[in-house]
Amino acid sequence: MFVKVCGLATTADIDVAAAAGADAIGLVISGTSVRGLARDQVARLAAHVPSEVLSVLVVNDTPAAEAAGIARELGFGALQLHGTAYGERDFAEAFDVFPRLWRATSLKDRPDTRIGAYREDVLLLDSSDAGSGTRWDLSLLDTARPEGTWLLAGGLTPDNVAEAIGQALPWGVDVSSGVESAPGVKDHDLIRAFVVAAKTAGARDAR
Ligand SMILES: O=C(O)c1ccccc1N[C@@H]1O[C@H](COP(=O)(O)O)[C@@H](O)[C@H]1O
Repeated sequence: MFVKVCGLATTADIDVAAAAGADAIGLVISGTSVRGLARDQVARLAAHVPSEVLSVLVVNDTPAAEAAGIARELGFGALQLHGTAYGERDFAEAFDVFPRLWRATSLKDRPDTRIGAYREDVLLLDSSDAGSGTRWDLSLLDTARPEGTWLLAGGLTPDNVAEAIGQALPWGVDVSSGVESAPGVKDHDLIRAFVVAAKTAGARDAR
């Protein structure tokens, strides 16, 4: 089970997520999120991510090509274009600059669920309110389950991630609010508990 912890704000957050066994961490640039970082903070934190952990730049209101330029310049492993504001043309423009793209969307918006439909490597299914801790109706997946490298997100916590994995059967999971003590403040014990719960459930369901 691939596990990403998103919205990290300090080098200590990164150290804890990496030591806990997270496969990826997300750094957010956003004018709408409490987790939005300034570009110099992003540069400093991205440089701190250990090589065995995938660094993902997460954006929801930065033009796609501009975000791709930042991801390339700062040496990110992937760029997560989050939300339906990013259309196929945005992905094409980003791809020309930085080809390792993740497409984050919501089933509520009836997206194309074929992985790679917009040339992305990874599809991420979230609620329609990114980073809000909102859960969504996973039974929607019964008729629209992607095949392959897709991540489940939206209101996951250490307490509910195992059940969510059992129902949704994703390739990976992504969490932001569910491992915080206050909006934008990561709780290190919750990060550790989340990674253990997700990895344990993933191993269970793989049997
Ligand atoms: O985490 C954020 O604040 C954020 C802001 C803008 C775009 C995406 C963001 N995070 C993504 O939101 C989901 C999960 O959120 P939550 O666990 O429900 O709070 C996840 O895909 C994050 O990558």
